[in-house]
Amino acid sequence: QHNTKTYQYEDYKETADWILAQTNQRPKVAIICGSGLGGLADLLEDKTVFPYESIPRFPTSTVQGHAGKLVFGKLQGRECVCMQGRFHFYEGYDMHTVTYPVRVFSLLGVETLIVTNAAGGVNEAYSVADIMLIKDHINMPGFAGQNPLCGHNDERFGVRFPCMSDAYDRRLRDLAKQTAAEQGCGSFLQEGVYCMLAGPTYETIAECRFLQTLGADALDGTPELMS
Ligand SMILES: O=P(O)(O)O[C@@H]1C[C@H](O)[C@@H](CO)O1
Ligand SMILES: Nc1nc2[nH]cnc2c(=O)[nH]1
Repeated sequence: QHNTKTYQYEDYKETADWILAQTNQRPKVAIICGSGLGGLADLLEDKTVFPYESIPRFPTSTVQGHAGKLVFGKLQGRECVCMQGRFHFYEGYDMHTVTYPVRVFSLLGVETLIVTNAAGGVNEAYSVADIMLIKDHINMPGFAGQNPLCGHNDERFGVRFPCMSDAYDRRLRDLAKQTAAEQGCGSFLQEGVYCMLAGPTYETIAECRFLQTLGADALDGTPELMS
């Protein structure tokens, strides 16, 4: 379990080049669909679908409800690529494998990454089914040395010690708030601090209190945000 794999630039490039040879679509936006959100990929038009097991070096989904397909297509006329199913640390994948697709996306030419997940709210002002825009995060496994950026750093993917004080693009968050208001979703849109945890248990009452004290508003296990 969690035998840390190391990947070279050439591994990501091989996967990206294979995808680029299979489709003419060149999306600038990638959307990672968390639990219950895979239906978004079904809404794309002019779809090209790749089951994960058909993509060289791509991990495969083992969690129920995560279809395991990479779907290219148009959403509202705009090209995008959706991951219909994501990978989780608790499945036994190491952090580099969970986040493998993110580096592939950057080599496909993706500039904007939208990450979604089904998280547990610990902010008592939130209600079930609220949507939370992430404005900042606490990476708990990162404090224990489980960070997807650990290991050899290839500068082609970014600097060794990236600044994280502006990790979540303010312009995109403003756009999301504006769009939510236009779509009538403003009343259940929150903005808060996301806390990354390893799972696969939910937290005890004492742990939830501890995390609330730290300033966490919602909990889940999505290291793609830190990659
Ligand atoms: O893929 P996400 O992070 O949305 O899925 C979360 C993690 C577990 O698979 C499940 C726990 O409720 O939801
Ligand atoms: N660790 C953790 N992961 C989750 N994924 C969805 N909800 C939760 C939660 O409450 N805690």
